[in-house]
Amino acid sequence: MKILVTELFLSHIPQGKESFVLQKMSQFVHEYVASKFNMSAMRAGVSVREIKNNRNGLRIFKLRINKGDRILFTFDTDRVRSEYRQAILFLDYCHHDDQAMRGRMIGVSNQQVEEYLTSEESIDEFIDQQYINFDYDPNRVITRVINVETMGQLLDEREDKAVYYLNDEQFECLAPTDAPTFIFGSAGSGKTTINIHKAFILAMQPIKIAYFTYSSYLVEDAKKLFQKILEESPEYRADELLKRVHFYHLNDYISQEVSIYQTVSYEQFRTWVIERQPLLLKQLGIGIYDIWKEIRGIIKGMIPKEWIDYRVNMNEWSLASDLVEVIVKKGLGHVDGEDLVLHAEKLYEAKTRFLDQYELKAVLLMHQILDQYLLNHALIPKEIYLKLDEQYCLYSSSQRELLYELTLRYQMFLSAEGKVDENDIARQFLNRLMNQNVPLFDFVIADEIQDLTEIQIYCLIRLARNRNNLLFSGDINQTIRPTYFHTGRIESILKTSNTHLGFIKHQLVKNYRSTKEVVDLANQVVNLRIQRLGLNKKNDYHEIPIRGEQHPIYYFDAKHPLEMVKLIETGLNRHYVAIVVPDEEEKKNFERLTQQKGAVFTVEEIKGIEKEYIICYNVMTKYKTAWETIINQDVMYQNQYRYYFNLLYVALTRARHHLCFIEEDMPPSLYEQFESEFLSFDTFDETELKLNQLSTDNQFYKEAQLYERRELYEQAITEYELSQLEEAKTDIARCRALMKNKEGHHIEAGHDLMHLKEYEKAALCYRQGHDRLNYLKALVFQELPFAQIQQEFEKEGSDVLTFVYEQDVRVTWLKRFNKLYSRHLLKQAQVIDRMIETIHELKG
Ligand SMILES: Nc1ncnc2c1ncn2[C@@H]1O[C@H](COP(=O)(O)OP(=O)(O)OP(=O)(O)O)[C@@H](O)[C@H]1O
Repeated sequence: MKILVTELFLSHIPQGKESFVLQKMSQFVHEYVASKFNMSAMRAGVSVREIKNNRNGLRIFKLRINKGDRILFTFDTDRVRSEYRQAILFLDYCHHDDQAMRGRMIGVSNQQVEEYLTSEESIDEFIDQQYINFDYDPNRVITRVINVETMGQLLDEREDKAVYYLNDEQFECLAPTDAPTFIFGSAGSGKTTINIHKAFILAMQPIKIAYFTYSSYLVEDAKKLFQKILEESPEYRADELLKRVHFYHLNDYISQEVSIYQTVSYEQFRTWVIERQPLLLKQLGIGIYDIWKEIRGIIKGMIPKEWIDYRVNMNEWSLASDLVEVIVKKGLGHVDGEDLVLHAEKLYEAKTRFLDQYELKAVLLMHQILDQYLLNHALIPKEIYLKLDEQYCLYSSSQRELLYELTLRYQMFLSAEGKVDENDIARQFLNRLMNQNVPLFDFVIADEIQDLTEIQIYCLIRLARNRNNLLFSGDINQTIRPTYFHTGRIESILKTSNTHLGFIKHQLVKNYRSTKEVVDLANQVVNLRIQRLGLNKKNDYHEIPIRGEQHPIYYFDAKHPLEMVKLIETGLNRHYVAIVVPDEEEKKNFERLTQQKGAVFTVEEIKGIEKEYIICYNVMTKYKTAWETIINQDVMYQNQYRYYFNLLYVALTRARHHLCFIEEDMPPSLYEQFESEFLSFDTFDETELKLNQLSTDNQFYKEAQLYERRELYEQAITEYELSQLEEAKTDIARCRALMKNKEGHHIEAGHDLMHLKEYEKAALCYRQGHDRLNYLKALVFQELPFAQIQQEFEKEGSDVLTFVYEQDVRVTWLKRFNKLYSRHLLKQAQVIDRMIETIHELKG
């Protein structure tokens, strides 16, 4: 049976009474189930009374806990969706000592209240009065969903890992559709949550679902929430449902499919440009990150479908003459010598209506031509790039010439070194897809779509067996990665690859993560963006806060540098705090200035993570010049400036409860914009700044594990260190090794992990380092069955037995491989024996 519990209820349980209350709730629920959901048939020991005359027509019941305490609940209410009708909904907890409750007795002195509340009857009367106007609206009140078995975990669970009742807007996103669905939503509006609920609903059917994210740590989070939903739904077979959903980090998945495990990162590109192209870099006068963004997002990542020539040689493509004839007759194309040239615009237009068989063939032909084109062109053609509209490319024609030249050189560098980047592997993957070498999915869900390039999105679309079975979610205001995300273009790519038009779009604006103050500040950022850059109708909207708590936003303008150090030191010693800096460079500055290490994140690293308390360090100061330009000059419609807004937006929306800014050189004109939202401090006071709650060793340890799962090894190591637990030593060593791997020292990392007996992780490192012998060793040490090892080698295009045969006999551990192999042979022999026996039996 499902149980609903409001946050109000949880927040009103008096400290220290939690487990007692939980026990009472649990007893009551069990009684309710035992009485077959019939309140009046419950045992006499359970004392329940109804509060009469609620003005909103809500039936509220009081469960007596002791003389002064009551649990307020309702059931069978139409406030919730029908699937929860049988559920008990715990609305509030009230106890007669509650100051807030007494405070509501306006005009009555404390003594009078005390006298009034002497008898239990008057307490009841008092409660009845208090709840006369009470109402419950699941769209405004945060409500958890649990069940009888998981009730015990209710209070020790992290809020962000709980299962919640979805509001109506969120729930609408789950409706079955016969068109692709987009969910756009502000930070904390529940996009990820909805996606996982969708995966859960889909998994009830025997189909294969893919769930993609761009950040590897979000894969883990998504899996966990999925498992949590399963746990809260014991009526389904968890193992069955789990098998149907495949969670992937997009690039890992593509790497695996094309068997290329190393792609060029931004850092490598940066080194190449600085060392090998200093002159071009100087001539360009554009930041390296912006160059990377242009190459990744546009020159290599864009699908120039509107501008290419849809021309095919009719003989080579073996086009039927009747098809050509109809295409020409309908004005969907013309013949030019041996070529048929399709009129793309006309075909898109045709898609809006019902297509006859010829039109459908023409549309599919157009898709095929586009696919071929994409495979054969690693870059968009120069003439197209030079002519791109300003909404896609902001650079002057001379800069475009240089950017294109730089991209050509970059391509040469890649092929000379045998390297590839993300867009290249996406193209290779597309090739496999076209050759039908990739198993398709019945449904494809993708989160963080704003971080993908068009070619990556195109791959995702193609992965769905039926292209209507797609759910994409993202937030353009969180675009801080080098991509060129354009909502309209994604919609149009979708139209391109689907045979008919139409998709469903949802826009979510309720913020479930942060306090009202944080949401107000986020809205203030939006206001400033609209004021300076002009209104972007699709992407500029205001958010609505849902969380009840209220905390001011602190602005710490230290009177003396020592005060700042005290704040930072304290922050670093609290597991619930994360310090956010704009980028790697500022992180180094921070560490140098403060001589401190700890949970310090760049905005890029903290993206997708939420914390109780965020301290932003120089997030605005770092881009002082850009902000001054934004505020003081005419930058109307200059969309490149959105990046600075996005960066600030991502940083501040990570905070659940507390947010504090430390800005060493904030442009005064920018400060003025946000001043009204800030509560300023110049000296450090632990209590005033709500940093007085100390952290335990276990809390640090748990946080460290969380960071490690998200591959934030540096931060994980410091939290493990802070935990001071003995077992953390091994964890630290593992994180160090994994860090080496991330830096490109794959083999060294593999050796370290083998030493730590972390064979699975070691195998991944060796594979990335192309060290096949050690890769095999790590697989063997995992004691994987021979068949699986063989499969792994086949994926890399080699045969494991031949490989072993070629090895030096002195490699002693190969004996372990032989053992696995003989085990495999033995099993096969047994199967053959059994077959022979059966044949004999059949023969009689
Ligand atoms: N209906 C809901 N009731 C209560 N909490 C919710 C609800 N929906 C989402 N949340 C919580 O709000 C937080 C943000 O949700 P989620 O991560 O799904 O949002 P998001 O839109 O993907 O955020 P971002 O884009 O910033 O990563 C999470 O802690 C989640 O548990």
